[in-house]
Amino acid sequence: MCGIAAIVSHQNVNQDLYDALTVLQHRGQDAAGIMTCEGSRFCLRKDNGLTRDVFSTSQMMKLRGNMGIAHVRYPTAGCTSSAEAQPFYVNSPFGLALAHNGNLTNTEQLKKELYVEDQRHINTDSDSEILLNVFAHELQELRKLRITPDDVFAAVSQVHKRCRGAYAVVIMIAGFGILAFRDPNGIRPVVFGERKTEGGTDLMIASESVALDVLDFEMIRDIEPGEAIFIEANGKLHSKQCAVQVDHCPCIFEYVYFARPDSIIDDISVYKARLRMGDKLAAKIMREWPDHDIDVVIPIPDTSRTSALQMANKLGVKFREGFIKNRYIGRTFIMPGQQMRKKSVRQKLNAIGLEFEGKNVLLVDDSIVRGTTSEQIIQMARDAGAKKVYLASAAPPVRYPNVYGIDMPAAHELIAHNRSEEEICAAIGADKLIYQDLDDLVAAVRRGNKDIKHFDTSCFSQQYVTGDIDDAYLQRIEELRNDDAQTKRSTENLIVEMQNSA
Ligand SMILES: O=P(O)(O)OC[C@H]1O[C@H](OP(=O)(O)OP(=O)(O)O)[C@H](O)[C@@H]1O
Ligand SMILES: NC(=O)CC[C@H](N)C(=O)O
Ligand SMILES: [Mg+2]
Repeated sequence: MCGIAAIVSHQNVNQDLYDALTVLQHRGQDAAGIMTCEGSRFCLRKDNGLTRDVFSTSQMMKLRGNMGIAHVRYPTAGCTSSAEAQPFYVNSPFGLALAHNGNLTNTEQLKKELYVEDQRHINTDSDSEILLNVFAHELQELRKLRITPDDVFAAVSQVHKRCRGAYAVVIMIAGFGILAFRDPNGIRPVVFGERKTEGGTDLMIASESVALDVLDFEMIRDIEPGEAIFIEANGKLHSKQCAVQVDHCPCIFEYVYFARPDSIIDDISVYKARLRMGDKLAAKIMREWPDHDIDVVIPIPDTSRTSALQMANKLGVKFREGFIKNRYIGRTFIMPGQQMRKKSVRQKLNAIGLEFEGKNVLLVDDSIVRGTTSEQIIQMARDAGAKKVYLASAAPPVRYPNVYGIDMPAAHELIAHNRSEEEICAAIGADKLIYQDLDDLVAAVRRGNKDIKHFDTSCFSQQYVTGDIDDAYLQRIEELRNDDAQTKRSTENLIVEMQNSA
């Protein structure tokens, strides 16, 4: 998952974009970038690392201009090289820069078309560079020296026809304005809002509403699936539905893990959705294990806390903070490479012995993906003296790859793949394992917005909403993107620096 942001303001946007990236940091920790536009000139700074490490004061001062876009990256295509950090830039037509959250599923075909038919050069393995070039080609095809918002929307319509997969996107057109659009399934979130200032009204686009809150913007609404909005450099806002057919299926994993609890996505409060996940899971325990002997409920920080607290309330069992999280270690699941993820769990979480000694503990996590966290945490609970260690997951077993912007491409790396719940329980060393049922998860989220008929639940159900995913595709991305293949590729990648301020 990546985070995207864009602002059209009446003053310099560099600091606001930086602040937005720090608020969206939980969506991507590998790379960060900001591109601003002053007049018709772009200024770019991007590199691998956390937001706070990528931008020095002198670099920030060079990012001049009243409009700009920004990105934090969690790679799901290509490699972790800084050459694939975003925003991406192409000079023709007009000068375009893009920041993308999601993952395209027909990149091979598009890459071929771009080379053979559109005569465009692609310099990296990133799907986002491809997306930018498809848009650039379609805008160029209009053969206009001066374009209007309707021309921009016409190019977006063509993008919808050619691109498959998940894409929430911001694109800056030099000197003209900022465009944002969402794929026809609305898989990834993106919202926009406004801030009234003495100089006039500023407009902002962001992956999550929390970024608007923190920068004092009022949320206007989510961008609809298939819709595009365009903000002219003078602040004038335009919008248009650019897809012929839309079928709203937001990614349910945003609610489970990715998004911050204080965000509202597609009118559903992430926090409330997680509380309801706790309710449902507690109800399942009461139904299927009425004579349980749980002494205490302990969350595995950070994300599971909301559901765990609600579970404890429902079960009428004490809630205790048995693990303390080192606040200086980032999220482990989105780190690259299993070795780093494994080491980080221990560095990140430490047990408070007295909460475990002689007790039957129910540990709660939001999800179990590779099992990296649960395996270690269960051992830590035992080492701290727990009598019995039970584990509950607020999401069902993650058995299938995600192809829409979450980096779980290799089925064999998922602990639940080809395993029954009993076998998973044995593999992670728990005394009992309770998973949320998929219907309950969907109901917990959907209650916030009944207009949403379906969610993308592919990693639990193997049903891919874009309808273009078959076994051969999954096999190919597994070979390309399993942990070993990724490590090899990132060391081999040649970094070509362009337009990057030092
Ligand atoms: O089974 P795994 O492969 O370990 O993945 C699942 C775990 O990873 C995530 O935590 P993470 O540390 O990334 O972030 P958090 O602090 O927001 O919970 C998630 O909340 C689970 O705890
Ligand atoms: N997680 C994401 O949204 C990733 C965006 C893009 N596919 C990349 O790999 O950079
Ligand atoms: Mg966690």
